[in-house]
Amino acid sequence: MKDLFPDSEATFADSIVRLNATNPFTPERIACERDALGDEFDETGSAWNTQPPQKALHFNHRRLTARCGEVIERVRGAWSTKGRVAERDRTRYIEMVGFWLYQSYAVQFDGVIERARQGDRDALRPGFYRKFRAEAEWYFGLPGLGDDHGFDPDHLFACAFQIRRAFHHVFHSLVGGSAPMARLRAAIWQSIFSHDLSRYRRVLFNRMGDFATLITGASGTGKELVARAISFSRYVPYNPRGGGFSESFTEAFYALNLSALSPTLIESELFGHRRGAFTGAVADRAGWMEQCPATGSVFLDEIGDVDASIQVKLLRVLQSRTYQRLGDTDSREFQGKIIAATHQDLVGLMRAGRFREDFYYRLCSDLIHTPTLREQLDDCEADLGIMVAAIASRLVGVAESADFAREAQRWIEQNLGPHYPWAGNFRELEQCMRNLLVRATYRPAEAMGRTDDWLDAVATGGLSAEALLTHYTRRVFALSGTVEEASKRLQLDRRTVRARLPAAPLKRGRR
Ligand SMILES: Nc1ncnc2c1ncn2[C@@H]1O[C@H](COP(=O)(O)OP(=O)(O)OP(=O)(O)O)[C@@H](O)[C@H]1O
Repeated sequence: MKDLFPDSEATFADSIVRLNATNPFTPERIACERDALGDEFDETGSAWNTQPPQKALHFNHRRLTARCGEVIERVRGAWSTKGRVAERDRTRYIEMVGFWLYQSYAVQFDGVIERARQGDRDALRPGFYRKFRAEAEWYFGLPGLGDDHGFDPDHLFACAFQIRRAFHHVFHSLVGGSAPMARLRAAIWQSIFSHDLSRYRRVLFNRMGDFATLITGASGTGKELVARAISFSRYVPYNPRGGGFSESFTEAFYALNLSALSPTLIESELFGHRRGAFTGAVADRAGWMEQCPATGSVFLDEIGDVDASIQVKLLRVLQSRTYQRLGDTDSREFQGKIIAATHQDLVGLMRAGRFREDFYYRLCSDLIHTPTLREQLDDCEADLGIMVAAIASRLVGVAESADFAREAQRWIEQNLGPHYPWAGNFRELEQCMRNLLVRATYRPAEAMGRTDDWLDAVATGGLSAEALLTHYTRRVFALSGTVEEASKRLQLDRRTVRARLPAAPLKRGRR
């Protein structure tokens, strides 16, 4: 068997193999691109994976794609007519063609995503499919490559579209370029594609729905956004003779907040009911488990609050995919994926006997944790400006956003300071900006409503003087952002202020 890749091309091909296997949201991915391109690598703006996708292909990707195109064309010409190709060369060729196909159509897929998001269903039957198919057949229709599912052009088309959708949804939802945010994006990617993209393409693509995803993190850190990004990036098959991409990827997300509803209502919403199952059930009704297609997801928010009887029923869905409508004896099958979220400590709840152990272990086969806003800003101060700009354009439109973002950022810097804890996370930042827009000021106490039990205790005379001073010191520190400023406001010396703060803010205050 002769070598299909001379040394210089083999090195390049091996770096593409490595690159394909590297999570695109990690810094290692950029290092792979640097290795592959050597002197041709352009450092300017090279960290494309911390920014939303651009309209044109990134310079480094254009170079990589062109080089792959030259190599695969040559290797195809030299391919053994009997299919006798060394395993290593086979892998190199397959990975390079995969990379080349995906990059060559990335910008056109972006157009499909944009149009589909605006409700244009025709976009889901893209005209460039024929050319994609012809090219996939040209490069993969070689002796010895086999005709397993991995090379089916329709499947490759669906995978390429899915990868592009994943980029869009991850960036569209989650603003920020800090290391904790990069880790979150990388975790979302794994949740969608697993850690091995080529195994995913071969066998996992239609099995990821079998693994529930559990998202944990403080309130307001974007858990629902993560759930949406995962759901909207699920595999959707392509059917060239039918309607193209069979379901619109923007529709199949069914979210239910479990803390807001009674157990009967939760059951009825999720599983549906038969007429007469309870007072008010005047007709048969299909629940969300029934309505959700194989490509969709049911999102169970605040899973830590769910009643034990429903935990048992959900466990059954996770184990056997079956459930019954309320008041019915027929078993039905759930086709989609379960995504759950909580801000609570489920392990603690489990130890306290309030959360079933078997349910917990079934839920956490894929665990994602969302970082707090403070963790992100501690890593990358500049993110505040990026987030403020993103919220400003949502609130006042792109044309007016720059001025308002500047005003808001100045106000935050002057009044809250660089170490403000942002206890309500991104949601609090949004609220702060809405207040600034309407009233030109923001009073953080309003965002802390739920943590203000101590104020109720003050009203009823139920707090000791010591506890009152501690709570008040912490409140003033939250408002002022630094120990120095808090001690001025409180007219106390800095040591006394520090002694009343919890360990984490203390560290921030000292810097
Ligand atoms: N990283 C982020 N980038 C952009 N927007 C964000 C981000 N994180 C949160 N948001 C926004 O903050 C608000 C709260 O997000 P979301 O509801 O997803 O939080 P959550 O963690 O599910 O909160 P809860 O636990 O209270 O349900 C939403 O308006 C969301 O759009």
